[in-house]
Amino acid sequence: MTDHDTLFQKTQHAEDFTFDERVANVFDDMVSRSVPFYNEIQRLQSDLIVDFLPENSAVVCDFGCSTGTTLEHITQHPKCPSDIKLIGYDNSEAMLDKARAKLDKLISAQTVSLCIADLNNLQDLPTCNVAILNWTLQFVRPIDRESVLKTIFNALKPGGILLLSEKILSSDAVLNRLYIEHYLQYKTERGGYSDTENQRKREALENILIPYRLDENYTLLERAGFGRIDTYFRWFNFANMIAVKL
Ligand SMILES: C[S@@+](CC[C@H](N)C(=O)[O-])C[C@H]1O[C@@H](n2cnc3c(N)ncnc32)[C@H](O)[C@@H]1O
Ligand SMILES: O=C(O)C(=O)C[C@]1(C(=O)O)C=C[C@H](O)C=C1
Repeated sequence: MTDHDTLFQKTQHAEDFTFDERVANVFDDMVSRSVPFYNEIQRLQSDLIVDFLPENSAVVCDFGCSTGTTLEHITQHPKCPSDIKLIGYDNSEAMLDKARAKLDKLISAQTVSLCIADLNNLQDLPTCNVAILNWTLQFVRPIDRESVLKTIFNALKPGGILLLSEKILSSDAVLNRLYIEHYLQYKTERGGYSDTENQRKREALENILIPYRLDENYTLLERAGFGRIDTYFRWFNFANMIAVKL
């Protein structure tokens, strides 16, 4: 069970956001209160993912898997093939510890494996049908994003997909400000965070989470080689994209 997120109630001074043990301990609570429609997105993703899995020998890689929530959701889908292999990658040992606890049965059954790995240095990736990057590319330095996507593109089988979820900016400054205001209001009213907590987290994420516009993400995906790119879900400053390796 994850603890209730009170991280930014306690923080006294501005510190950069990191996925350390303190964040890992509260992450499931934090993410479900901070990403609008988080659970619904997990459901939509599992539906889309099984559409692209072969009956036999399906492989799914989740980059920035955190506590393993997405991997667990996929295995619970009624159409998930029984011999599927899922691999979760993350560069935070604290997050992977939580994932190990959540997925212990699936790990023992060799359905799931977890790897400590930095997205900037992905090596020996298996050939996969589906790759997932949920709210993770936004933490990679902009200069490195294209090469991360190329590495993932190269690991995918033709006909395979990448699901890319990101916090995004609007190209229109007025709308962008409005979306952010509505997001902060959402976190207060629905997430139960105070204005102070929101402000502190915003400062902690500055220069750490660097959002791109939707069109910039599309360009990155195209440059990496993907075709048939679409946004299957959007909520103000959050977007969920699908990209196919044709
Ligand atoms: C917002 S969380 C992702 C949430 C998760 N995908 C989900 O759906 O619940 C971002 C994750 O990416 C990981 N991460 C950030 N930068 C990374 C990097 N360079 N390489 C690998 N993992 C990274 C963090 O440790 C964290 O677990
Ligand atoms: O709380 C925010 O402002 C967020 O941006 C949420 C967000 C993300 O979108 O990646 C950032 C950090 C993690 O707590 C999980 C989600």
